Amino acid sequence: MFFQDSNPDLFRNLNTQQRQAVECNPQTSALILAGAGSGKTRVLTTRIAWLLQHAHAGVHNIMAVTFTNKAAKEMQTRLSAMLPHNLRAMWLGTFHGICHRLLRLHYRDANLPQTFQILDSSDQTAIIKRLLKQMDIDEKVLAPRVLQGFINAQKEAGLRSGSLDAPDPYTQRLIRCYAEYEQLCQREGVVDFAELLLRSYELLNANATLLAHYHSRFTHILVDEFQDTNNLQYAWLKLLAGGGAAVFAVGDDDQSIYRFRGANVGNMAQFLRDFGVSEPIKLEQNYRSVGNILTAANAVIQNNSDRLGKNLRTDAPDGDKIRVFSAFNDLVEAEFIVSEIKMLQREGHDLNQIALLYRSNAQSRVLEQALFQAAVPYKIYGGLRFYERQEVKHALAYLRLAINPDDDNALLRVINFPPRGIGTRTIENIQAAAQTSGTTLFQAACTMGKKTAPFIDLIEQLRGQVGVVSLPELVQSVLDLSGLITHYQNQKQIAEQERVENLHELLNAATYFRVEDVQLDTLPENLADHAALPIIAFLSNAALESGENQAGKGDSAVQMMTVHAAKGLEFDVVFLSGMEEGRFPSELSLNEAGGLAEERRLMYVAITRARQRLYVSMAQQRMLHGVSQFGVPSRFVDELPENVLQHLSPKPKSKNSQENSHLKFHQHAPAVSNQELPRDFDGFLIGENVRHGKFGVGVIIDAVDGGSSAKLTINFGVDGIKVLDTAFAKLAKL
Ligand SMILES: Nc1ncnc2c1ncn2[C@@H]1O[C@H](COP(=O)(O)OP(=O)(O)OP(=O)(O)O)[C@@H](O)[C@H]1O
Ligand SMILES: [Mg+2]
Repeated sequence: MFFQDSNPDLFRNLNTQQRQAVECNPQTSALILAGAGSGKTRVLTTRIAWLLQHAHAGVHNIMAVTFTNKAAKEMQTRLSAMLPHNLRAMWLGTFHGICHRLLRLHYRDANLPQTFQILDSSDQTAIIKRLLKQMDIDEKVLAPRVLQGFINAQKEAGLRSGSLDAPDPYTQRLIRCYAEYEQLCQREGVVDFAELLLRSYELLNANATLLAHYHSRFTHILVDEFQDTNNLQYAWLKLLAGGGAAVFAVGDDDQSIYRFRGANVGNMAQFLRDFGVSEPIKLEQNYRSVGNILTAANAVIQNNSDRLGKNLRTDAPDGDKIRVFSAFNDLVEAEFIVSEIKMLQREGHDLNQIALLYRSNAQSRVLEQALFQAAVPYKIYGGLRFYERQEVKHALAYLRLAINPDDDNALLRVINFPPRGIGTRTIENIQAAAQTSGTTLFQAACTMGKKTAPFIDLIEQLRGQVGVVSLPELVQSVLDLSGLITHYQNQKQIAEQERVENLHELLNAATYFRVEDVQLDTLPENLADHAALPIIAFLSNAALESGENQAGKGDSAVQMMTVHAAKGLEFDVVFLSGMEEGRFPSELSLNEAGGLAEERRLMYVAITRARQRLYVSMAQQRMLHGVSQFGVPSRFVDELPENVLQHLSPKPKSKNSQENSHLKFHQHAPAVSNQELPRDFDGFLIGENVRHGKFGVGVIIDAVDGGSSAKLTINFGVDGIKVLDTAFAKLAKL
């Protein structure tokens, strides 16, 4: 075959450093260590194309691990555009997706039933609650969340209950619960997320023939976002690459944001040792963001110590300044964001290129509401995903029972939902009977007589349809026969009507679903003629799906997600909302060693998602858990260099300012024009920052005039809220 020495098309958009990275020795491993937007993902993708084009590897020799399904799909699209190859034989997906695939292929060796199901984290919580009840342990004594965290942490450390030991009774009990949990999952044929990894690690580790097969198959393994691999993922990678595969890892230590879930940046240094890499390759030019945004990102991350040290520069112009807006409360903040989005829309921006980021999912609701009222389409990634909604999960539970009635979790979810007169007492009887006879709940329920008979009949009826009718027909049967739709229809509240719509949407999803489309986590040939294949594929997809295939796919919509979920992505315009101390950085992080540094990396990730324009906004007052709370601006906002900022709200008066006017609106302030202009109280403004000798910096949240002085209510953060009289208290404006 004839290949040009270097394909000009492939390299047209790469700089010299990037080209060197793509073309580095195909036989050996490499680590690309570089900052945000420097083209790591692009280099990784081009490396795959280069390997294929130069016949260093065939399609089936390549495994590429990405951080999200969305990223995997994007990579596949790009590769398809670059190459004439059929890419189906390439394994491209997330760690979880790839492990899932391995377990499906080798379910017998992995000691799993062919129809094993994946537990998402709320399924796991449900199982754990059930387990605690069975073991007669009060949730107040051992919180399900604690046990869940313990189990997942053990699995991520590669530890089974049998290998654990502890001197103290508390840990001993955790270990006992873990052991019970393992048995329960095994009995019911369900697998949690951490188990996907651990089980496939053990599968390969215990099976020399299988491992040899994959060693000879995967000669090239490429890993994106390497800084966020945890110890188990790293061990898995090492095992799989142990036959001499060349591993091409790309990452950025400044973007390591999953330490709380066990990610270990130390894996980068370990990688250099384990894979015989002498020197990481660096990329130093940022192609994503305009100068001001990059300056801001660099300034923020510089406040962290213990960095591996990278330079990042850009040839791009300075571009827009970063727009900072401090709103009176969360509603005003949301209104501001929406009015800016509408303006951007009028200017011709594509909504898909506008991202709305927040530190935690709970912050999305107010924003959603404002967008909804303004009829601006939006899409949420992660968090409130479609398949996590209660009614959808109910329907899926029926589907799960249709292919496997022994799925106890699914059974408990719907045995009395919609209500059919099977009370707690009966359910407890079923559980007791199951425990005594060592059977599953369904088997026990079959012996319970009249009470449970209609439910058993229903499940049998659905089972009878598996393999006989199509997937959408089966979903339709579930909706009709279970009574779910009727149940929700009979409730007159709006929320319930939305549930009916969601159930209809599930039917749409089933209708559009094609097994062939589950490319990433595809179900291998050995399941091909299994009658339940489409259903298993559909359920697996629902569990692994991170919301990317939600309704409205393809429509242009504002992209809403947490900063964590935005990793690796980029948008023309980014709104970073809720920038208050205690929110971002989060309150919890402040009490943990290294917590603040991790939050700062998260801030770095957030800033570097923006290509052209970045908004940073905060609310002085916010509704949380039904009560209004006051906040001070995040320290990360203070870390942004003043010369790249444009304040859209009244900037707090500087100490030296002699001006009488307290309001300094900068030129561009379309959204604040209809805000009520605040008045002053003895020279102080509500919302202004002040410093007090004893309590430090606070924000004025309320004030009353007292003639010659004023009483100010000031939120000093950790020091609490104080009421101070300006006649006595020494307050300095910032
Ligand atoms: N040599 C180049 N010329 C022009 N554009 C480039 C070049 N290299 C990368 N880009 C573009 O710059 C942007 C950032 O690239 P990419 O997403 O690969 O960076 P990254 O290092 O993976 O970022 P992150 O750390 O956020 O994951 C993309 O839009 C990419 O297409
Ligand atoms: Mg990337």
